[in-house]
Amino acid sequence: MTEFTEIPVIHLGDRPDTESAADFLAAYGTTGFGYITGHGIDPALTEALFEAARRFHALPLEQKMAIAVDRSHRGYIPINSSTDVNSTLATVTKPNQSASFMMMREDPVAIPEEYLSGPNRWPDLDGFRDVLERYSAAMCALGHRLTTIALAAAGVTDLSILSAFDRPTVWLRLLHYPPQPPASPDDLYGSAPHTDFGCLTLLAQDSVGGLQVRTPAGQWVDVPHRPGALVVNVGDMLHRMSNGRLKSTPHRVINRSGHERFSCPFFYDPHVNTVIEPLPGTGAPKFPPLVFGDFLRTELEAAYDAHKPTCATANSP
Ligand SMILES: O=C(O)CCC(=O)C(=O)O
Ligand SMILES: [Fe+2]
Repeated sequence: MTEFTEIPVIHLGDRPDTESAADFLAAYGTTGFGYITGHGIDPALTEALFEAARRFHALPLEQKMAIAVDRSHRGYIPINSSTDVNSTLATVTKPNQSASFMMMREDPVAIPEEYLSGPNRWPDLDGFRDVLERYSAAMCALGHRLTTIALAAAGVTDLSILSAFDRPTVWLRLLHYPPQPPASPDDLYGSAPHTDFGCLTLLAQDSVGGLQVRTPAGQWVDVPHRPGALVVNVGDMLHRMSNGRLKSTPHRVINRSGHERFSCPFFYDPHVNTVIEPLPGTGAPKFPPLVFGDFLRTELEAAYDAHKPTCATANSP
């Protein structure tokens, strides 16, 4: 396994995707993380998103709790309500020191047989929904382009898996990390060490810092803000689909900056009914097949209070 000390930069721009694929493999075959530049997302849209995030988190708690996260994983996730107990990367006993708003695909009416289908839970904030929907649409297009590049990078020869992204599973999360006391315990995290569940994560972050990724030797490398760039990483499902060629790298957030931190990850994943398995062209399979929705259910039930099998669904229909 290749050790690394910094996060590589991959420029998209107008280059043919085949050219970007070579850079993508160099970055994601080792670090699993990269800064993507030339991605085409309007900086004014990203700025508007952060503004929406600040306005949302400044609302009174009871207004946010009125749209508390439901079983379809949409709405407000308060601080101290998720713990990464499934983590094999650290002994995690304390809940994450962050709160967030979660938007997913808008299904006006929940489809009962589809895990995590449902409408979003919107706060009463002027212009909020419009900004999030525009940002999500732009990120879907970028997510699709990056997925195509990732499949080429992994050497996938049959692209029929792309139909699993016709109705993708998408998550736009507006995270707020309050400052942690400088003397807070070592096992208190804004986000405990974890790998991401899905395929690709496209993260916009403010300039406060606190995100770190783990090298194969166990060192933690900072991922500072890089103006105009998105931090993109590979998740567990793309790791499996690429038969391990693309890495799903552990990362964490500790916010000891003394300032509040905002970040907006966008997760671009296939439909929940997709069978995830090593794809043609990636060699003899090293992973058994699994259904994405089954995997997600296990992870969400373990980590989130709102998904515990015994938890009453106070806000669900
Ligand atoms: O806030 C960050 O920088 C990272 C968040 C993260 O890792 C996640 O939500 O999966
Ligand atoms: Fe993550």
